Amino acid sequence: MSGESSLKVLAAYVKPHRGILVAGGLLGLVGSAAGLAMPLLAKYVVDAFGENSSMAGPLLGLTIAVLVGAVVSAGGTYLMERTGEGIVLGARRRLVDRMLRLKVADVDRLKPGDLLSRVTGDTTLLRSVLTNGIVDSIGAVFMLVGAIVMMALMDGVLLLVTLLVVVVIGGMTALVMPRIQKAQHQAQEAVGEMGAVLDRALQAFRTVKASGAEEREVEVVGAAAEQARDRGLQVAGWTSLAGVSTWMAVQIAFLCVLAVGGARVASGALEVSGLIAFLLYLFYLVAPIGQLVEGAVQLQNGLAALRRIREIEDLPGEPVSLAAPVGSDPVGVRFEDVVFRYGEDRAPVHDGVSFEVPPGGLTALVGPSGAGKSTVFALIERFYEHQEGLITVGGRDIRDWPLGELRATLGYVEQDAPVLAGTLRENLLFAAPEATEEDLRRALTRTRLDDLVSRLPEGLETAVGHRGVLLSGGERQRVAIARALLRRPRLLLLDEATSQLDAVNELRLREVIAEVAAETTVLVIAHRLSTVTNADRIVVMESGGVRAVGTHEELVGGDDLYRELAATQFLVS
Ligand SMILES: Nc1ncnc2c1ncn2[C@@H]1O[C@H](COP(=O)(O)OP(=O)(O)OP(=O)(O)O)[C@@H](O)[C@H]1O
Repeated sequence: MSGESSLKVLAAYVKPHRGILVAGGLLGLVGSAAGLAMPLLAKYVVDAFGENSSMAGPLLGLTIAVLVGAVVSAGGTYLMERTGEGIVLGARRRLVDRMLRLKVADVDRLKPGDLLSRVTGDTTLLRSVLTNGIVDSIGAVFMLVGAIVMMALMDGVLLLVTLLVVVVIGGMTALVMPRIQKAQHQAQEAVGEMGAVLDRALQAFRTVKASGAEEREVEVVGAAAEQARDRGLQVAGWTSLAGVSTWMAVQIAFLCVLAVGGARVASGALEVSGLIAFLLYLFYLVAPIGQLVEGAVQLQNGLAALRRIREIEDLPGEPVSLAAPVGSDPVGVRFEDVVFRYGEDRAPVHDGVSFEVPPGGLTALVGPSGAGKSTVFALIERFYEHQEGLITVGGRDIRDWPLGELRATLGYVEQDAPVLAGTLRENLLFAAPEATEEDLRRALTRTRLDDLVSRLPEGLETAVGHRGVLLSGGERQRVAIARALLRRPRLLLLDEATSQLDAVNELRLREVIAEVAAETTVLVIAHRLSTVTNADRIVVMESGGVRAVGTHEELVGGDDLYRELAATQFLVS
């Protein structure tokens, strides 16, 4: 992102809040004006002291200026912080909205922990650009200009000396700014990487423990944390270099003004009270110059964060699925010479896949691991786009289906972790929030979950634990099927659980599949002999192609691979 375009993007975030921002800014300015008046009022106090006249008036003025300055500045700061929170909220909503609409292929590339850090950490950084970066800088500019005007009124020569020093040191500071932005971007990337490795360890928590890999994982996350610290130190180094320049500018200017001012007082060109007031104004420059430098640093940090936020927002999004399918008849699916590779440089996973599933009934996909069975589902759902050939659902090219309508037509049951945290009811209603109690009851009966529900302490309101760990493998899969059925799919894609099921669960799952296949089209990636023996047709896949199609009896007689699959570990008998 170029400097100009990132500032434009920043402006887009700020725009909805500009009313409050202006009000807060104005309060800040009034506060600054009250602050600016103080040295002048101090001069009156000193003059009144010298002239032996009453100090009551000037002292009262000074008190009022202090009080007004304090109250108004506090109000301004609150409004700014409030706006900052509003901007973070807006940025988070937009970012999360985009994340959940990203294409599967893009999410494969990105790491979940890193995505999380963009929503939490980077958006927070963005806020500091606004509160410290923009607003304080505007107040600081006002203070700076005001102080300079007042100093010009006091003594032009001394002002010239001051400005010379400030401009030279300010120019040097500006050179540091791009380095701060670069270091900050790297620091945020390191934080994202740390989130990603930690996420990896937490996702595979049981495996980490079972493998005795706790210490090694702690090392890996620790190394990422050290990376983040190192990058953070770089930012700190550049930032303190920028900060010290403020101090230097004022100290050097002070010495120069003292020398030149002293000479001017001696020559009678300037009064002592004038020199005192000038020096007070000079110290007034410390805060605004400091704020400007700080503001510039914050701006660099915020722009670095903005770059990371935009990296996600600039990725293409997808439309969301409709709540319910259009139509209710079962639909068939057809693959015709489909060629698909996961990346341009990858070997094809499907290399001319052709098969046809007519509407209704049960079709089983079988084949050795890596044959491309799950990829068939991913292509039908359009998680990825096939490169050659034709895929039709209900006789219509899937590229011609509006994506939301296509996905609403399909039910999809994943093999792994198909249950989400929350209650059983929340899980069932996940894909069809509008389903009635009657629909729910029917889905539970069809998936033979009704006795499970009656056994659970709180029935449908029972929490199922993170990823449904409180349910057995077979129950999880049936919950996932019930969830898919509540959407009334016209084609159910079911990736059968590979886990061993007890006899009761196995029987129930078989009954459920047979019953559903009587009403709609079911395409199942089969891992059980019982499923394939019941199937109307079986598609045997091998190394990215379809090797044979037929019923169990036909294939056992006619296909060596199938016979082997049916007899060995690929199908759980
Ligand atoms: N998201 C992905 N990115 C890159 N390659 C992938 C992706 N998903 C699968 N693959 C590769 O595609 C090939 C086919 O995978 P697929 O999951 O379709 O096979 P499968 O027949 O379903 O195997 P299994 O029965 O073991 O699940 C595998 O070699 C796998 O490494």
